[in-house]
Amino acid sequence: MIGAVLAGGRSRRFGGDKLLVRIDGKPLILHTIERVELARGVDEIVVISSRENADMIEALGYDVLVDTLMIGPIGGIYTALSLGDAFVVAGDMPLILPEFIDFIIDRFLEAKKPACVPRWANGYLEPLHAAYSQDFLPLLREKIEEGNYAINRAVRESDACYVDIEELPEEWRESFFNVNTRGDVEKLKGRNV
Ligand SMILES: Nc1nc2c(ncn2[C@@H]2O[C@H](COP(=O)(O)OP(=O)(O)OP(=O)(O)O)[C@@H](O)[C@H]2O)c(=O)[nH]1
Repeated sequence: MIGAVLAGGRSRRFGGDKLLVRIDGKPLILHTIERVELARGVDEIVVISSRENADMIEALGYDVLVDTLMIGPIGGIYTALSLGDAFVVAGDMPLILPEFIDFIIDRFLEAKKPACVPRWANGYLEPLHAAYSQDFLPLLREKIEEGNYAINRAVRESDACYVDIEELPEEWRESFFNVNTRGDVEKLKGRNV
């Protein structure tokens, strides 16, 4: 399936495009992409980008699909699914684990549901580290047309399957680490990114 990397955010908390910040000499988004590429269930990478960042991402050697909606992650997922079923990940997740991606993709393929999304015991979802089928598109379209842009709500209203995070190896939890602030970049120092 497609590995869809979302890269159309505004990085307000970061102040400046966080996906381009260099970590060990490489842009943050490239760390994420290279890990997603290692998942055996991912056949191709497509970056769902803003129009402004498209050239820069293509210059890194990756296919880009421009997100014309720019309404947040729900629009990025909607855009990605126009190409086919996809594992969707935020571009700011440089510690994402290929084996965890494959675990979710396997569950998704078995369950044949519109989405397969990791879930914490308190009910919190991780929708930007999840697999989606094109069957999710009609519900997404409805939500977008209504102006309801909360992806979590769309997932909950769908017939999604869930992966219970607390039942998985504890070391997999670092897969969800994402960069929002400059302080988060500091946390990556000394890590094997
Ligand atoms: N394609 C696309 N990606 C988005 C959009 N909004 C956010 N993303 C991506 O989704 C991921 C998570 O985004 P957030 O960190 O919640 O939002 P952000 O706008 O990047 O950052 P803040 O302004 O600090 O909230 C990042 O990889 C973003 O680039 C969007 O409208 N379209």
